[in-house]
Amino acid sequence: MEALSPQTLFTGQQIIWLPECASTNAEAQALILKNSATDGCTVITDKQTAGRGQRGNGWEAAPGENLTLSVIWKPSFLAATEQFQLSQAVALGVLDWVQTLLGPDAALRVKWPNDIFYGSQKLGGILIENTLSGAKIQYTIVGIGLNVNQREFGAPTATSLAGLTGRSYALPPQAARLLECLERRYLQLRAGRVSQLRYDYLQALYRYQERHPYEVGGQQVTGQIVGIDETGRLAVEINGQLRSFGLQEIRYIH
Ligand SMILES: O=C(O)CCCC[C@@H]1SC[C@@H]2NC(=O)N[C@@H]21
Repeated sequence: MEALSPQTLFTGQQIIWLPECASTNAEAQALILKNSATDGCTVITDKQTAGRGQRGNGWEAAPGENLTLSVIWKPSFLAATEQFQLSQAVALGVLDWVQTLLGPDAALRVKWPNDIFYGSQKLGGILIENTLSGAKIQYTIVGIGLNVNQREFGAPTATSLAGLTGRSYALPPQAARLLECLERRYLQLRAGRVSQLRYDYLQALYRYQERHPYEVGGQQVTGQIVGIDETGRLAVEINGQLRSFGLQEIRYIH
């Protein structure tokens, strides 16, 4: 795979900052449909009225307090079967950025497939939506919601950077830093450094090699995450048996 020089970073990438929209992922999708999406083009908003989350859930965030954005990439070098490599790169890019604010020893983890956790509290979520062209990925929309300055949450399982540090953060410079961190990991992926990304992802994986309760097929089981396969399925050892799960097939029990 080609090696990329730093000049290939998306410097000067198009950033569209909207006061309000339904969903930045939906806005990104509209740009793609109009053929106006450049590689690295980013939509950011202060307020989403119909934010989308994983598993068909919604995504809510206090207006003007958090980072809510979608980056469009054109990863035509990836086969459709390699979509999980994007998940890994994106989660690590977000983690790299959070680490610049909380320090390298902060208890940051990626909860499979790509929730950003501090301890057992969620700091942010990622929703990646891909458009395929035959067996290749044509466009990817990387939707990221990060709790930055919001202090109040409906559940104790969520937190924010401000909640953790007691500081508040100006959003535009943080958005720029986050995009840089994402680009760095994306370039790593483009340069074919897949094993490094995989290694870093497993190092950061929440509850990796620990025994915890999960819900599988409506039953509570105790299992130990032992790995992730090439397609991103979670490998869990349950009662001495190795089993593999997709996103809809297993739930974490807190
Ligand atoms: O944890 C999740 O369920 C994923 C949440 C992803 C939310 C982000 S906010 C920006 C982008 N636009 C959306 O509609 N969703 C993603």
